[in-house]
Amino acid sequence: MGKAGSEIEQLRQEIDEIDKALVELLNKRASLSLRIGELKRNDSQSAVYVPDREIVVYSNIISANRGPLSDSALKSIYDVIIEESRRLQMSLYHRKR
Ligand SMILES: O=C(O)C(=O)C[C@]1(C(=O)O)C=C[C@@H](O)C=C1
Repeated sequence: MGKAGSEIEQLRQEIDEIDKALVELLNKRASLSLRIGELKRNDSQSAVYVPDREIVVYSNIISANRGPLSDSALKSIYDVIIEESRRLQMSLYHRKR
């Protein structure tokens, strides 16, 4: 393997490590969302979808963004993360108490 090839291999290993950490963090986030979902389920005043809070979440991620991902790229990623977060909370409502 040439010089570029071995550097690519090394960078791929770093990507594999980061992917593992991301999966762990995404599942941690999902677990916290599920806990919020349980608290909401026990409170008839609380809705799964809280648009004002989602605006704060998006604003936090844009403030934290130092690139090279664009704000709109991060927003697309978070659209999926939050959609799945809501889906997990909804799944609690389809479960027996
Ligand atoms: O903060 C909440 O109330 C949540 O349920 C968490 C969360 C999120 O994943 O960040 C999910 C759904 C809501 O619409 C807002 C935010």
